[in-house]
Amino acid sequence: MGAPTAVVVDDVHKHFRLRHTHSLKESLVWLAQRRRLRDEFTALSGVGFEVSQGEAVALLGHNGSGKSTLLKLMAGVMAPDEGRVGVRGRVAGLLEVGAGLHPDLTGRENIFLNAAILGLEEDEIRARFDDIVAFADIGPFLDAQVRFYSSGMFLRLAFAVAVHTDPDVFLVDEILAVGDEPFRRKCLERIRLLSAQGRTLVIVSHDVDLVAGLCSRGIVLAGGRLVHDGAIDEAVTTLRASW
Ligand SMILES: Nc1ncnc2c1ncn2[C@@H]1O[C@H](COP(=O)(O)OP(=O)(O)OP(=O)(O)O)[C@@H](O)[C@H]1O
Repeated sequence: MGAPTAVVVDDVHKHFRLRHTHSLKESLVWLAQRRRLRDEFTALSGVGFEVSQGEAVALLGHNGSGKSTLLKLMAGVMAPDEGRVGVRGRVAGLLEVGAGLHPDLTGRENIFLNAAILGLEEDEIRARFDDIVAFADIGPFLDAQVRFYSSGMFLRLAFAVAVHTDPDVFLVDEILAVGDEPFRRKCLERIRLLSAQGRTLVIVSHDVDLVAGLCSRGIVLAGGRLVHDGAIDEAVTTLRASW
């Protein structure tokens, strides 16, 4: 028998409304000109696949192909308009730099808030606090409000919390790009460790060489549709053929 299923994406559709006007006055002008106030845009159309526990999967595709939207559906921060997304176990990850961190709170306070949101009890957070701080390595900024952080510091804190929450499914969007080289190496080592421990990974990145080193499977999206799902090398070949 194969590994149990960790993620199910079943015939998912996601549409967005694109508003063309941002004030009543502007809307009246557009209406007088008989122009449409908004258009509907399809970001994902009929996407379906399953990810087994312990698999490391890359979501690949050109800008705007729907990768981040799909990751947000898996994280549960957005719901599909049609179809179903199911994830088994604790989900953590980094969807956008700074997401989940409150700007008015200090780094220390955000560790407690963010780890609680990701499902840890207070005593679990206290037990892991020193490890989180050591991993983030942001020095005196731990007690500064997060609004004064550089984007790399945001990443350090958010990544440190996420990897210390024992995620069953770890989702990573492009954001490692803002970390400096030593921190990026540390993150990649930690992602590899999570994978070796049998955690499920879903990674969005334009850095094809990086994902090819981390993932065994690649799913290619184009215009919101799944166009390839297979071994990472084949997925990369498919993606490069479309450049
Ligand atoms: N909240 C939103 N409202 C309107 N349109 C959106 C919203 N979120 C995403 N979109 C649109 O949906 C499409 C898919 O976006 P998404 O961010 O998923 O693409 P992506 O493949 O991650 O792109 P990139 O590689 O540029 O990060 C894009 O055209 C984007 O403009």
